[in-house]
Amino acid sequence: MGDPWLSAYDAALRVARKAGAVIRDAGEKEIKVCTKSSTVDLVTKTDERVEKIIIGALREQFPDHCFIGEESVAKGEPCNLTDKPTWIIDPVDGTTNFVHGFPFVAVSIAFAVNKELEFGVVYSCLENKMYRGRNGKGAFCDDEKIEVSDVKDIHKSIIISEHGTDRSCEKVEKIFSTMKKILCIPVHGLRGSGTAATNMCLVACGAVEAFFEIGIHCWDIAAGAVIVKEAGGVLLDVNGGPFDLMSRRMVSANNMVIAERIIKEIEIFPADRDDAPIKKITKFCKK
Ligand SMILES: O=P(O)(O)O[C@H]1[C@H](O)[C@@H](O)[C@H](O)[C@@H](O)[C@@H]1O
Ligand SMILES: [Mg+2]
Repeated sequence: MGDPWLSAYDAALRVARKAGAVIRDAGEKEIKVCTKSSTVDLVTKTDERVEKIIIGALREQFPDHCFIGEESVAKGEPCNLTDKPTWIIDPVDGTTNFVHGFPFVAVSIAFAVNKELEFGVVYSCLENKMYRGRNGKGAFCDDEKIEVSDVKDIHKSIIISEHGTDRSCEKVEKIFSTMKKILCIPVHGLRGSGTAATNMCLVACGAVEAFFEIGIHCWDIAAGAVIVKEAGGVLLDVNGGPFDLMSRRMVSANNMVIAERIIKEIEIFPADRDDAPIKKITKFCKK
């Protein structure tokens, strides 16, 4: 049987590094900012250009594979995970950070077959850190094996999350009420890097104990999910059920004790599934 997806994994590493160099270079120049689902859901030419570079390179090598890319879906392409070999790509995770020069921007590339995630690559390109994980073969940051933290006492944990780009009062209320309850457990601290993929790699390398978010997309978390699992962590739905890649919500943690304690505090609000009927997002660019 050999290692059927090794060439795909190598291709992912290569194109992630190339994409990271394009992002770094673009960050040195003037960045034209547009918006998508809200006035704070930013997208730039670099997001779109980098996604074209990644999908172009992978499609050339694997013409019969399927692709789910953040910016392709925003333009109306379907977001359906089938049994076919499928790449799940966020070309620039942390676009707001990229626009502001805040130093956490990641290229996130995952690969699934029969709806099972085979491997994930998260290249934190401003830190020049390549996080990677393959099914059953461990998780690494560059060449160093990484493992989740062994903390079981929630009072000795750092929890990482994001507030997303939906600024409706009802959702903001629930997000901050959840964060307040977690903070007052108390935990050692709350953090947010601004990119879900990076947050999950911080769980995987033991820098924080758990990441949760409602409102993320499959492309934000698919690669990080493999890396967390391969680093010995756990993945769950925010209601304690099984992790569902397309549900737009998740908890990733170093162990079940921490995960279940966090889940108790999460105030759940609805988010349309990624595989719900296509909703083309209208991009708006100020002149
Ligand atoms: O930067 P992108 O790829 O758009 O993803 C982020 C998303 O925009 C934010 O709303 C989420 O809170 C982050 O977790 C995503 O990484
Ligand atoms: Mg993105």
